[in-house]
Amino acid sequence: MVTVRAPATSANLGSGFDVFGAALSRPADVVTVEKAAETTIEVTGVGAQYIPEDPEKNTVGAVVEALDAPARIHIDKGVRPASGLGSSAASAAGAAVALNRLYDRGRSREELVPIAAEGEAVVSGVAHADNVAPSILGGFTVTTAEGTRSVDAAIPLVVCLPDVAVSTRDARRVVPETASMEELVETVGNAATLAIGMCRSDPDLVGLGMSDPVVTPERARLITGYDDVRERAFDAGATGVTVSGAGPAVIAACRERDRRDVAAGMLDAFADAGIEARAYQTRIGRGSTVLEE
Ligand SMILES: Nc1ncnc2c1ncn2[C@@H]1O[C@H](COP(=O)(O)OP(=O)(O)OP(=O)(O)O)[C@@H](O)[C@H]1O
Ligand SMILES: N[C@@H](CCO)C(=O)O
Repeated sequence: MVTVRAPATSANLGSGFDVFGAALSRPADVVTVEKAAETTIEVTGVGAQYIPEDPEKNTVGAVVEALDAPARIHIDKGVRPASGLGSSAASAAGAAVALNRLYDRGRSREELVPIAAEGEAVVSGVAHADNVAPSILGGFTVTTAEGTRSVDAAIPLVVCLPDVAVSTRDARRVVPETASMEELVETVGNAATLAIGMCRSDPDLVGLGMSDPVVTPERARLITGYDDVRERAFDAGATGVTVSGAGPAVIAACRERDRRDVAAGMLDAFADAGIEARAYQTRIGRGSTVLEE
C-alpha cells in the first residue's frame, strides 16, 4: 500500500496561460493505492458526490492505464472539483507518484508529468500539464512542449474560492483565439517579470507579472464579483491578483504580514456580491509527498 499527499495548484498565474503553475501548501488530496487485479476507485471528501468513480471517467483511470498498474484506489479529496485549484490534477498527480512506487516502475518525477496529464484530457479534452507539473514537482513550474522546469519560491498567497463551480471545459471556450502584437509584447513582459520574481522570491515582481490583457479579462466575466474582489485584495496589500487556473478561485500574491487582511478583504467582497466563499491563506509549497508505504 502507498499513500501520497498531492497538493492543490494554481495554473496560469495570469500571464502564463497553459505554461505557468504553482504548488500550494494547502489544500491537498490524499491518494492511497493497493495492488489489485481490477482497478476500483473510491472517492471521499470535499465534493466527492460530483466525482465519478468509473476509471474511464476519473482522472486517475488514465494514469492506471499509462503505467499499466491496476489497483484499488482511494481518493480523499481536499481540493474541491471545478475550483480552479487543480482538483482533477491533484488526484492524477498523487496516483502517478503512488502507482509508480507501488509497481516499482522507476519513472522520474519529470517523466510522471505527461503521464498524469493524460488524466486532464479525460476531463477537459486537453492534456494540459500546468497543474499536474507543480502538483508532482512542487514550487513554481514552467511547462512547454519541451518539458517542465521548476524552481522553489517563497511567496505568500491567498486563494479565495467562491461557492460556485466553473468547469475547465467551459472556461476554455471563452479563451480568445488570437491576440494582437501589442498584447503579445505586454504578456511576454509580464510573464518574464513574474518568472524573475519567482527566482528571487519577490512578491512585488510576482504580483506585477500576474497582469494579463488576453485570457483573464474573458474568464473574469464568469466570476460574479471578480472586480470588487480584486480591488479589495489590492486595498489590503496584495501585490497582484488574477483568476486561478480556469476559475472560479481568485489568487492573490502578497507579503506575509498582509495575508490575513487580503483574505478578509476578498471574502468580504464575495459576501457583498451575495456569494459564500472560503479563503485559503497559503504559499508556494512542495510537490507530492509519500506519507506511507
Ligand atoms: N479525481 C478527480 N478529482 C476531481 N475531479 C475529477 C476527478 N476525476 C474526474 N473529475 C471531474 O473533473 C471535473 C473537474 O475538473 P476541472 O478541470 O473542471 O476542475 P479543477 O481541476 O478544479 O480546475 P482547474 O483545472 O481549473 O484548476 C469535474 O467534472 C469532476 O467530476
Ligand atoms: N491552463 C488551464 C488550466 C486549467 O486548470 C486553463 O486555464 O484552462
